Parts: sequence; C-alpha cells; structure tokens
Amino acid sequence: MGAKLLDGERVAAEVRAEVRDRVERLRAAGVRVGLGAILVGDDPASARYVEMKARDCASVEIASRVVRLGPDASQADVLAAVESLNADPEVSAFIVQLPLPRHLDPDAVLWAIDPAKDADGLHPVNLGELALGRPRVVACTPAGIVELLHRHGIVLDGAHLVVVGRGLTIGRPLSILASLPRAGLNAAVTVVHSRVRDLASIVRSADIVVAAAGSPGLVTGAMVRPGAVVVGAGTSFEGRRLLSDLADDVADVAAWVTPRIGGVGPMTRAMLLVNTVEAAERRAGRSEP
Ligand SMILES: Nc1nc(=O)c2c([nH]1)NC[C@@H]1CN(c3ccc(C(=O)N[C@@H](CCC(=O)O)C(=O)O)cc3)C=[N+]21
Repeated sequence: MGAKLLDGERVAAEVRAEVRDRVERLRAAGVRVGLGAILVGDDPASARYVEMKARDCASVEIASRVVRLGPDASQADVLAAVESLNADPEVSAFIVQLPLPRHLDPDAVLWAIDPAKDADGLHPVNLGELALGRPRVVACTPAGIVELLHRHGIVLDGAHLVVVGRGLTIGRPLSILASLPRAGLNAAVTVVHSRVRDLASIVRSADIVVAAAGSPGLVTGAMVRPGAVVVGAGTSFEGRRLLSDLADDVADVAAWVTPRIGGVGPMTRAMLLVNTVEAAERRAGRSEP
C-alpha cells in the first residue's frame, strides 16, 4: 500500500463549501436554489444515492425535491414528471436517476429535460456542446474526476490518460472532456472497453488510468506502471457492498489511487451541487465564469 490516496471526501467537502457560498450569494439576491430528482422503481442502490443527494443538498442549503414513481410507471408518467420539474420555478436543475426500468426509453426521457435544468449534463444538447469544445453542463462523474485530480496537483495537460469504459455517464464524456484543448485538460486520451485486446499493455502506457467499466477488480497492480495515477470510477455491487474496478494490489504500484469508498462517489455528488447552483446562477443572469 505505497500509493497516496485521492481523497474525494476531503475535496468534496471543499467543493461543497464553495457551493454553499454561491447559494448564500444567490439567496441574498432573492434567488432560491433547488435540486430535483426523479426516481423510478425500487432499486436499492438508486434509492440510496437519491437519499445521499438529499443530505448533500441540506448541507449546502439547496432545497431538494424527489419525485418517486413506481416500478411500473409508463413512459408517459415519466415524461409528465420531467415536464412538471421543467416547469417548477423552485427547481433550478434536476436528474432522472439511471438506469430506468427496462421497459422505459432513457433517450426520450433525457431529450425531454430542459437542457438549462439538466443537472447531470446528460441531455444530448449538453453532451453535444461538450463534444463541440464548449462545455456548459458537464456530467458529474467526469467533472468530479477532473476536479479530484486538479486538487491533488495532478496535471492532465500532456499526460496520457487511459479511460477503460465508454458508458454514457463516465467514460464517454470523460474521454471528450479530458481531451479538450484547454488549460487544465488537454490530455492525450485513449478510450477502450474492458475486453480490448491486451488491456494490460494499454493500461501500462498510461500516466493516468480511469477505470469506469463497472467490472470489479478489472485493473490490477500488474497492469499499472509504477508511479501512475489510478482512479476507480465504476460501480458494481455484491449485495450491498460497493465493489471497485480496481484490484487491491493497484495501491502497491501506483503513486496515487482512489479509495474504494470516499473517492469518486463523493465527487460525483459534489459536482451535482455545482451544476445545480450554476443552473440557478445562469437563470438569475449572474453566471460566473
Ligand atoms: N442520473 C444519474 N446520475 C448519476 O450520477 C447516477 C445515476 N443516475 N445512477 C447511479 C449512478 C451511481 N452514482 C453514485 C454516486 C455517488 C456514490 C457515492 O457517493 N458512493 C459512496 C459510498 C456510498 C456507500 O456507502 O455505498 C462513496 O463512493 O464513498 C455512489 C454512486 C451516481 N449515479
């Protein structure tokens, strides 16, 4: 266990303190900030995440509203919930918890969200703006990973970043974000899936590895170049236990590694609050750079 820990809990607390100041300033100007969530079905992990989010909101004095729909909710029911939050002046931004039950079409639901209220940065317009090189609302986990690295003094610019996993919420947007020609980003990005030929040699060529495949123990110490930075971002469960995409022996080899708990997860939640206060600021016409 030679690696230093990328302390997401600590950095998330810093980010929350900054969000709280911004909420305070908006309140002084008569603007209230609220985060909504639509939760469909009874997946325990999803329910737990939505609960944590409500607690985070309370800690920064953002109002929180959860719309709960049963596991048999129809596409029309979900779209109606989206429309109600789009129209709700108390809701600055909101998320639709994913994955949705299999009978629902997530693409149509994401399209229905007002892009100005998209707290997750997963609306096609926001993903499109990101791809075009002018990020507006950035997906929470990618934004959180970039922030986590920055605040530990780890430089993306010029580094070789290997992203394992290309999902909608982490790998795909992170690979685009990190490659943007901007100060603090500008990484040389390789994005692969978990069954790529010779994953080990690709991972070994990385300065920074982000494992976002949702495949427990996928990235092992033997794959990692000594001194590399390794971030575990995938989530999977064994019962209620959260499993990491990183094998434990990564910590013997890497210079920096995320802990299984208290790494990327708290950063994801913190960036959700950032996206929410930014939505409120834009709406109030006092957007900060
Ligand atoms: N529309 C949408 N947006 C999401 O951002 C989203 C989603 N759907 N669906 C599910 C995934 C998963 N996710 C997590 C966020 C934080 C923790 C987290 O904070 N975990 C704690 C541990 C919590 C525990 O003790 O189980 C930690 O890593 O320290 C976990 C998982 C967001 N997701």
